[in-house]
Amino acid sequence: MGVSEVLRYKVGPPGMVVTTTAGVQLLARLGGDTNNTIPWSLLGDTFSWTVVTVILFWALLSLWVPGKEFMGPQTTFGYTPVYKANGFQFLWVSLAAFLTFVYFNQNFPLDLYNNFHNILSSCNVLAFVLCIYLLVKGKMWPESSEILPSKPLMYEFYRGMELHPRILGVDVKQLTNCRFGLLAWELLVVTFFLAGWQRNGFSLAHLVCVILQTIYLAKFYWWETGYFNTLDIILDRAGYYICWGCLVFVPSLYTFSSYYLVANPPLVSANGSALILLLGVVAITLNYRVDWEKEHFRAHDGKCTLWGRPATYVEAKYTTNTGVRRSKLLTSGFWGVARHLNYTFELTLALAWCLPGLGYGILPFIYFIFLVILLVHRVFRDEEKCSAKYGDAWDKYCKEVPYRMIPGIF
Ligand SMILES: NC(=O)C1=CN([C@@H]2O[C@H](COP(=O)(O)OP(=O)(O)OC[C@H]3O[C@@H](n4cnc5c(N)ncnc54)[C@H](OP(=O)(O)O)[C@@H]3O)[C@@H](O)[C@H]2O)C=CC1
Ligand SMILES: CC(C)CCC[C@@H](C)[C@H]1CC[C@H]2C3=CC=C4C[C@@H](O)CC[C@]4(C)[C@H]3CC[C@]12C
Repeated sequence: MGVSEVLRYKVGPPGMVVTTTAGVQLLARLGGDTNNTIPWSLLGDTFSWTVVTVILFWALLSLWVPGKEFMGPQTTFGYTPVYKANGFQFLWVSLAAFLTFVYFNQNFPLDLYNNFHNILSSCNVLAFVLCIYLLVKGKMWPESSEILPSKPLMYEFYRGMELHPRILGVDVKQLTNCRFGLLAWELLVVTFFLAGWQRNGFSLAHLVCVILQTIYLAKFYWWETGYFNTLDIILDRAGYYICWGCLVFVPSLYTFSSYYLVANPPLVSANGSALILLLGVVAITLNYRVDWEKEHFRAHDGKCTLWGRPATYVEAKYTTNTGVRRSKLLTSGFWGVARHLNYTFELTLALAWCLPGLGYGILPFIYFIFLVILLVHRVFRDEEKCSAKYGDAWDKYCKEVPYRMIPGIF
């Protein structure tokens, strides 16, 4: 029995709306077909469990296959996490396999779109079960010798216990953040574009929305090993915040601008779409360039040129369990213009891929609004971390580069 037959078989009397959670109901109201029928229970929905299990197994497989290993930064308690460095290949193989599957199952995009709320319910259950396991594992069989002060159980569940837990031989955060959440993001936006095409006809603006997100995610996978140096990996523990975020929040909110366009076809003209594409490509390029300048600078230990001149920097020191270490804070190139210009370009890009929803009020821009809040908060979190790590050198850097995201303003 095909997916669509399974769905038809399971669908109850027309007009009967039984939602599993308030969030699911909200989602159906916000963007999708409000007359959609959701008659089956949370755990009895084979279709959504099948989709979630297939993506999860595929993600696990990508981390099991033999391939280059990558050592992440050592923690202050002396643990070095090990990752699989095959993200870029993983993305393209996954996308090719998915498109082949859709070619032979042409009802799939609309089926998935109509049952998206059930998929999210399954992801919710998965996140919950995983985080209970991570809590128990962190208390009973931790990976490292790190000693954490005891906190209330609910807090430990939310924040997580371990920085780098492994399950079935793979790093949990690489699995949830990079291989499940971001792959689901890519496959979902492609699915929503195809569903919109099947439902309303071809839309250039919707295609632009997908192309921008695909380039962005390809850029992420190209640089996946760089992600292992970021706050999410070195500071955030594998708990409900980050795991639920990647298993549920990324597939739902991060894809929302594309999801919304299925039931609300873009009103933007062909010229408008071309302009949006241009804005997005410029923003991705600049965002990549800012991240690249820092990587390049660090890889050459400051002995490099940026914008045609030798790089300038502030010398910094920090202390770990193994003694005092040195670092450099770049003050030229984009890092001399503002301290977080990569976030500014990231926001411009997010705005670009929300713009195809122009004319439908604030809802298509929900991801952009969320990202403004997330990134402004992240600026403060990151600077708190850097200030504690580098002390006076950080203050000196902030004097030399006084603005955070928008020169002259913030
Ligand atoms: N769409 C989304 O949800 C999000 C996307 N992103 C994107 O992910 C990418 C990475 O972002 P993220 O990890 O948050 O942050 P950054 O890439 O800005 O990294 C911040 C770290 O870089 C180091 N650093 C800071 N200033 C300097 C300097 N002047 N010279 C050298 N090193 C410096 C510090 O780490 P150290 O301790 O090594 O010195 C600091 O903690 C960006 O492109 C961002 O836009 C980020 C967050 C959310
Ligand atoms: C639950 C929510 C209120 C908070 C969401 C938590 C997480 C899902 C997200 C927090 C930081 C996000 C990311 C950081 C950096 C990234 C690099 C970029 O190139 C791709 C996206 C991402 C991996 C992004 C993914 C979601 C977060 C982990």
